[in-house]
Amino acid sequence: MTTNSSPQLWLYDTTLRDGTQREGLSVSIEDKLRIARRLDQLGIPFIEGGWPGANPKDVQFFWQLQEDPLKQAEIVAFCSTRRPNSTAATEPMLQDILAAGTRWVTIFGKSWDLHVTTSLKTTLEENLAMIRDTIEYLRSQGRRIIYDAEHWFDGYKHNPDYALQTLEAAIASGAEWLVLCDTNGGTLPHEISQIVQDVVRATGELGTGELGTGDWGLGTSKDSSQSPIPNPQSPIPQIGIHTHNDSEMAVANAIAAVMAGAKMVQGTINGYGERCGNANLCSLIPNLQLKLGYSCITEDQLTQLTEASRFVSEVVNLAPDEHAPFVGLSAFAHKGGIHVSAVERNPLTYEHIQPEQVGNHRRIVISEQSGLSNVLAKARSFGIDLDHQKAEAKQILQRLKDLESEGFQFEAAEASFALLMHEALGGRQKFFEVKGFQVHCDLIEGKETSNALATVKLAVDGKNILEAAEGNGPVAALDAALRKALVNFYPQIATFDLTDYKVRILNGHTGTAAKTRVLVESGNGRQRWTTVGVSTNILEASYQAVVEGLEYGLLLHSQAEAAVKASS
Ligand SMILES: CC(=O)SCCNC(=O)CCNC(=O)[C@H](O)C(C)(C)COP(=O)(O)OP(=O)(O)OC[C@H]1O[C@@H](n2cnc3c(N)ncnc32)[C@H](O)[C@@H]1OP(=O)(O)O
Ligand SMILES: CC(=O)C(=O)O
Repeated sequence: MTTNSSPQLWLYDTTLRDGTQREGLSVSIEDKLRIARRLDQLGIPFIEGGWPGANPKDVQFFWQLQEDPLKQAEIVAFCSTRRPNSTAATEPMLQDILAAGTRWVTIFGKSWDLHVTTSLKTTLEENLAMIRDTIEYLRSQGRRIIYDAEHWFDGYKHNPDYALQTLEAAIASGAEWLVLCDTNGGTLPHEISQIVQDVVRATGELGTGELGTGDWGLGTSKDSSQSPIPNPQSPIPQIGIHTHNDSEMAVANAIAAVMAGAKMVQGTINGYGERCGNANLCSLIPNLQLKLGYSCITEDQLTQLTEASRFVSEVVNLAPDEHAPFVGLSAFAHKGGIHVSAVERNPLTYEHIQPEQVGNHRRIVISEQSGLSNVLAKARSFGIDLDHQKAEAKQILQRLKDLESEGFQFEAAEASFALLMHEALGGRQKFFEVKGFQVHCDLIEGKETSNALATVKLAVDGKNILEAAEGNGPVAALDAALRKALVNFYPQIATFDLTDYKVRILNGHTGTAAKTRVLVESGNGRQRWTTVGVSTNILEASYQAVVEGLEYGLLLHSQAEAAVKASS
């Protein structure tokens, strides 16, 4: 828990710049604006919006934010130092930076002599001049500067004197933050810790001039008098950290840097970024705030973290990592019976924080690894009162284990497990009775799509129904025939749809005699549920799952009607 006296850390999000350097991630201007506003809501004080001048999208993004600014965050424009042997005032990219109209600009420059001579193909002296000239020019135009020391750690390891000279150039020309970058992501935490301590000590000795005194009257965010950013009167810039995840150390390295004195942490939502990604803010923020007692965002904003993570993954169209620490669907999912039994008694036994602190929630998973505690917890979540003394509880557990050993999997098919439970307790509603089905498929040479015809036999309230329907495949035809047969009795079926269908071959070595598991996801516009079927016949497995999907939808509808009746 943070208090007024908790040390302040400044978060800097680069999802919209370094995050978009991830392979497979591409966003429109509208996507960038939606993400920026979500990060603003989350309370991130610095949001790097992109590199105006690098592409037209980023130019327009900053213009749009000038029209409709963010509420609290400083939007930051990113750019390199000027090119070798030019002047900052004539560098077109720096004019684009000025046109972006941000109060803060991040300039990245070279710290590693190898990069100066190999990538820039210039002299070490000219690189120092590029850093100085660029920062001085932007300062003269009223901008506040964050200096990203690219390849800082590699540069410092190879040539510490030169690396420190680059920082000295940034300090002398007026940078307010020096951000040490582990650009290649190859540094380990003990090295980060040592080097950051060296820099904190060295910059204390290097510090000169009067920095950060300006209210520049610029900016695309709120009134600068309300700015959350410190206006350091100190001549010594603050240190920041920017880490990459190539050694899977990005979060650990950022934390090591903070513990060694860094006051700004750069990262991205969900760790998106070039190659293996950047430090994941969704892990960093809770670690820094809940474990180390730093103040980053408010407790209330912290509870929005899970939602923000999922929002960003949705906008960038990448499937969320269900096993991501803190914000993943499985971050607080308990499967092993021993775990569930203990968590039910006290969540501290298997949870390092309360899921609600980051807006996540505890889940109990049902599987062959379950004990009675899983079954009882699941029953409770279905609104079923089940006592562990009841013989039925043990029977349900046994049935679950038997079915899982036959190939069923209930952790992803909770609707089928709910039906199994109702069955065992003698309360499974019989909406209809299935009597059989037939499917006929045509695969005609030269025809692009196959045609399938399904016939189903059902009974509802003792009345036999025979119905047929076509579909572009056998499962679609079966689903259509079942709905057609039932819709006159249960008109709500018209609102159900089959939203996903997954097949898994369970014992592939037996070839075409292999068992098949089918998972069917269904929905009614408000809820979604998943059912499972297993058979050596793929159509039979599909039929079981589709039938249970319809049955569970009808159960939900009847429960909702009963709840309305009970409340009126
Ligand atoms: C560590 C990081 O993540 S830094 C950010 C990296 N992000 C990106 O590169 C994404 C956006 N980049 C782009 O759109 C393009 O690369 C641009 C517009 C910046 C430049 O495009 P081009 O002018 O066609 O150059 P190109 O991409 O081929 O090469 C990069 C140039 O920048 C130079 N450069 C690299 N770092 C710096 C620096 N810190 N300061 C000045 N120049 C630099 C390189 O030496 C090279 O110059 P050259 O063309 O004279 O050889
Ligand atoms: C600046 C930056 O993104 C890096 O050095 O990794």
